[in-house]
Parts: sequence; C-alpha cells; structure tokens
Amino acid sequence: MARIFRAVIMGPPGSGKGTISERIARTFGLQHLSSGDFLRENIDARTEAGKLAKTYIKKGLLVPDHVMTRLLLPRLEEIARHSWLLDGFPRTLAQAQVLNSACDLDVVISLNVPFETLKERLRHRWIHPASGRVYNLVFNPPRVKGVDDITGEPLIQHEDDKAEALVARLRHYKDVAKPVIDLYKSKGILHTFSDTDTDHIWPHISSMLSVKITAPTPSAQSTPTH
Ligand SMILES: Nc1ncnc2c1ncn2[C@@H]1O[C@H](COP(=O)(O)OP(=O)(O)OP(=O)(O)O)[C@@H](O)[C@H]1O
Ligand SMILES: O=c1ccn([C@@H]2O[C@H](COP(=O)(O)OP(=O)(O)O)[C@@H](O)[C@H]2O)c(=O)[nH]1
Repeated sequence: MARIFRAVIMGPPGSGKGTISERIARTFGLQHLSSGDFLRENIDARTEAGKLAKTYIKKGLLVPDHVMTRLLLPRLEEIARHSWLLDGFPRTLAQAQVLNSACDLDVVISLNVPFETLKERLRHRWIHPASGRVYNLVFNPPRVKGVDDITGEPLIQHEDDKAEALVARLRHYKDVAKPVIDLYKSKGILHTFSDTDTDHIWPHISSMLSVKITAPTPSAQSTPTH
C-alpha cells in the first residue's frame, strides 16, 4: 500500500497557495484541505463552529486557535487514510503545536513572493465563492469576464484584497507565521520557494514532491521484511 503523505503549504496572502495547492492535489492525488474554504463551508452550513468563526472573519480577525483546531482536527481524522495537503492551517504557533501532537508532517512548503507582486496579484484576484476557484484578470482570467468557467455564476472580489489593507495584512502574516516557519525549519522539513511567478516555482515544487512522495519512510526502511 502506498504510504500516507502529509504536507502543509504556507505563504502570505496572494503568494499562490490556492493556485499551487490545486496543482499539487491534481498532480499527486493529495486531498486538498483549505482552512478558509472549510470555514466558509461551515459558515454556509450554519454549524456551531461556523457561526462562531463568522463573528471573527467579519471583523477581519483570525479565528481563535481552539476553534480552528476543534474544527480541523476531526476533519483530518476523517481523511486520515489519504495523503493530504493543508493550506491555511496551521497559521499560528499554537495551531502548529496541536497539529504536531496529532501527526507527523512530511513536508512544509513555504512560498516567498515579493510584496509588489502580492499587491498587484490581489488587486486583480476574483473568486468563485461557492467553489473557492481563484482567477486573476492577468494571470488566469475567466473565459467570460466576471463569470465562473464551470458554473457560469458571478465572481466576487474580497474586501481585504484592496491595496490599502494589504500592508497591514502582510505585516500581520509575517509576525504570526515567523515562529511557525522557524519551528518547521528546526524540524528539517521546511522547503522555501522564492519567485514572482507560480509557473516558475511549480517545477521545483513538483520535483521535490516527486522525490519525497516516493521515498520510503524512515520507519519503513528500518522494518525488517519477513
Ligand atoms: N488557520 C487559521 N487560523 C485562524 N483563522 C483562520 C485560519 N484559516 C483561515 N482563517 C480565517 O478565515 C479567513 C479566510 O481565510 P482564507 O485562507 O480563505 O483567506 P485569507 O486568510 O484572507 O488569505 P488568502 O488571501 O491567503 O487566501 C481568514 O481571514 C481568517 O479570519
Ligand atoms: O504566478 C501567479 C500565481 C497566482 N496568481 C494570482 O494571484 C492571486 C493569488 O493567488 P492565490 O489565491 O492562489 O494565493 P493565496 O492567497 O491562496 O496564497 C490569484 O488571483 C491568482 O490567480 C498570479 O497572478 N500569478
């Protein structure tokens, strides 16, 4: 049986986590779990956690750690027999520590994209809210302007993708993510990719994952075969 592979992708807003996650999931057959999409599903389904999360998201705040972990960990257990890629979680050191005690990660991908590029991308980002599909008027425009390719439904723009809010958002991301990145660096599982373009980063991520996904686990290597 193929072994289970667990990966996390991190990066500031607009760094291409959603775009790259979609490619990773498609190419390597990993289940993609986006914390933002999962929260929105819970909000739409009016679950208790969804109702609580909405009060924070509406104010532009992070959802408290205990709410996030209570929501995400059971979902991870449900898909425990699959290989997965987590996008948007963990976001804080407390979340990383809880995840740490629940499972061993194989790889953490960290995206490093210049600020000017992030600003430019988010200005042109349009989203199909029901599916989480992401477009960019320059990079990957929808076939028909303002409309989702698959469903034909209207696309929307996030309020906080406006340039004015971005500096604060990025600063906040850096402060919160730094200890998480340091933790994964110290564990030797952090892989950082720096470029202005997902299409340039993608071949490097793809070849790194090809090697890691087919490599035997250290425990499998040491287990004698009978
Ligand atoms: N791990 C998390 N911890 C706390 N809050 C979270 C977490 N993941 C998502 N959220 C909340 O859900 C909101 C939407 O998340 P989502 O990842 O879709 O977008 P974002 O954080 O605005 O960034 P991006 O532009 O990278 O997509 C966040 O603004 C935050 O309030
Ligand atoms: O090389 C790239 C990668 C992404 N994008 C666009 O940049 C925006 C942010 O990407 P994404 O939502 O994947 O990033 P995230 O916020 O999830 O990290 C989206 O409009 C993408 O279509 C882009 O223009 N060039």
